[in-house]
Amino acid sequence: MTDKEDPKKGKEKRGTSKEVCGYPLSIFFIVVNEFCERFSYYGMRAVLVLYFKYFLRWDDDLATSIYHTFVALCYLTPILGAIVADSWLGKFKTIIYLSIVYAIGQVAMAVSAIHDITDTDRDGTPDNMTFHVVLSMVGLFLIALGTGGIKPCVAAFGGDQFSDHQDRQRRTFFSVFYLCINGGSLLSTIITPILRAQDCGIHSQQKCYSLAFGVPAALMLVALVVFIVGSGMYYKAEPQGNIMLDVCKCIGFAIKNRYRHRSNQYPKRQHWMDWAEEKYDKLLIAQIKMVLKVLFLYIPLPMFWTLFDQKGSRWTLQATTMNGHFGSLVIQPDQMQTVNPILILTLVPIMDSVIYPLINKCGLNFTPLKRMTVGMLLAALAFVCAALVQIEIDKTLPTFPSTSQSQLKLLNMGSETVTVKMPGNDPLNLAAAQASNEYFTFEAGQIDISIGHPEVRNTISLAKGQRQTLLIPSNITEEWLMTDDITSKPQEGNNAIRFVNGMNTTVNVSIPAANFGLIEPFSYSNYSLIKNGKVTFTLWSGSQSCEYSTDFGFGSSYTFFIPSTLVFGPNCQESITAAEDIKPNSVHMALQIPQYFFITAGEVMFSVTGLEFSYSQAPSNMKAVLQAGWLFTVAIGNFIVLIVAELAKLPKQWAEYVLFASLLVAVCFIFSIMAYFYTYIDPAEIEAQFKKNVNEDDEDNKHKLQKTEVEMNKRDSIKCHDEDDKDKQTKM
Ligand SMILES: CC(C)C[C@H](N)C(=O)N1CCC[C@H]1C(=O)O
Repeated sequence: MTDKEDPKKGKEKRGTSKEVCGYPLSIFFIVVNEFCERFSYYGMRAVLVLYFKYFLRWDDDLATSIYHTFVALCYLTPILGAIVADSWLGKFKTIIYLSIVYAIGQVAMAVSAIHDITDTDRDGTPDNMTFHVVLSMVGLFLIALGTGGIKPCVAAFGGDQFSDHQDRQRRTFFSVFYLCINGGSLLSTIITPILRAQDCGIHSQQKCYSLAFGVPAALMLVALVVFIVGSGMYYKAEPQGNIMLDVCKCIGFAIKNRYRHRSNQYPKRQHWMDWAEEKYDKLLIAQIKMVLKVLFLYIPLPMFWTLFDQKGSRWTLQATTMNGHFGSLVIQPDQMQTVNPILILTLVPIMDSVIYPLINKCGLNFTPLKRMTVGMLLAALAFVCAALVQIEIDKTLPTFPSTSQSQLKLLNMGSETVTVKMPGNDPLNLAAAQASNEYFTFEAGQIDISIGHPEVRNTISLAKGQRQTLLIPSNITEEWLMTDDITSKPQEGNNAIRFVNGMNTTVNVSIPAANFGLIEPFSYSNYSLIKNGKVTFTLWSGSQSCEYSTDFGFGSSYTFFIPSTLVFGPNCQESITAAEDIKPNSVHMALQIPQYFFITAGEVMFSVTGLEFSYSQAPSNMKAVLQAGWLFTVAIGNFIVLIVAELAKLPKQWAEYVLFASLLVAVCFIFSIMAYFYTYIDPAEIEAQFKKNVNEDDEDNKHKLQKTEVEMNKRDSIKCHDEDDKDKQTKM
């Protein structure tokens, strides 16, 4: 590839790519590649836990820990990809080779999800699960290597396509790049769960995980092909030898040399890296200084991702305690997460074309580091909103008994009203086939209850920390039955349903999604978890049946009572009574939108800016390495969620949200101080200066090198990236 000179500026013009509206055409292939790759990654990730649970038949704990390990690995492997790209293969070849690895991994996942491969007895279940487990683990490892490995290279390779004077276009590229990440992820997280829900298979019909993994695999192949098609148009910066090894050796030498000259008799040097001057090229030392300065600035950043990543965990759990009915549309708790990419798609253009130019017009110098600081504050604000929503939810949650208490509900199974007397309560009249509206709270232990006229007395034992229902038989002199009720909100927005059979014949209750089994006379079924929406139960007694339809919200619990008077047939619906044990969620999921809005606005300011900042502040030979450093902050954030969020569990969820918001504000304060002392640089300019100086005569050369160095270290000589691409003296 021949690099041309830009006659106007005398600066390097990148590649042989045609330009469209001032943008190199080559970046079209890069953003399409990113779109397909993110579709592939997020699509596969969307069904991964379900694959572990329902295909590999792992328990919840194993499924979630392998899932999180995989995600963490995906953000650790960028270091590897960046080192290979910057030191050895160059970005272009690294992307091609690792994309092939990635696509093989996706294909392995798709193949591992085909039942029929090992289903020799044709019973619809795999006979050799080890084959599926091993193949899928190999697949996941290759995917982690591929997706992580290419990620810093693709972003940096995109940035490389712009000439030095195209700062504005390059910034827009990083915004479009982020749009593609989120466009791809949004589409795939909608599509792959639908594909998974299809039935497919050769010998028996199963949920179609192979299709749900197969389509992302196909998209990864498309990503690879698109990237190769653009091959002739790219600017491909050559790697400059084993740069990472040189960097490590140079840093090691500087530390050793500094230690050797620790005595006061040696004059101090401006920077500790200057102690490598005896042995290493000044340009390399200057480049290492650039990288270290940025990496130092990154130390507080994982805290942002710690909060950001809780969207997928804590916020989704919060959504499970909320009501997801949006008119006729029902949103599932985990679907709320798609609000993030949707908002990205709207906020990135708004920020770029309205907000930032407006701020600029007001004369404010909204530097990249200022944007990132505001982004962090917005994320903290999102957590304050989450805390307020949590307080609202807490008000609506039932009060469950403490460990020393017990709660009791009453259900009259008879066909006549009965009066119940319990200690500390007024006499209670219970109509036929009715339950008490509430649970009565007692200290656990034995209590005396009397029922009816003449009174029948009984002493019943209440279990500690339990909720129970006393089933009062139609003949109150018969034995009284106590059920064990649930003592927490059903998980994941499901509804916990059970049936009490007051008839003197056995009843079978079923719905397409669950079977309550045979319920003996005067007995009750176990709870079954049912999704929200309309459900029709079919009750069978011998050959007679009865259909009972009802609509469920989110997170409720009901006991349905089948009275002795039930007449099977078309009008049986009215005879069945429903006792509400736990109210459905009433706080609306729409209340989560403000917190999603703030975290996404924060992400746009923080992450899109950080991506571009990492590119613009990196020396030419370590662009991918600094991108990997940026992605490493995401990985650390993931780890903190896994570890600290578990340890930091406070009794009140809202308090935990406030704690995280405060932590981020504290970290943001530290970051803003660090940012104040950061000097923006133009690595290309500095490198050019060094190279030029090296060619001049010795005396002059020495003098200029010193001058360049002083300039580099001077905080005020900074190049700021304002909207008009003017150099400005800027500090936070
Ligand atoms: C979680 C969303 C689907 C994607 C998110 N908005 C995002 O773009 N990212 C989260 C980590 C960095 C970045 C990505 O590159 O995926």
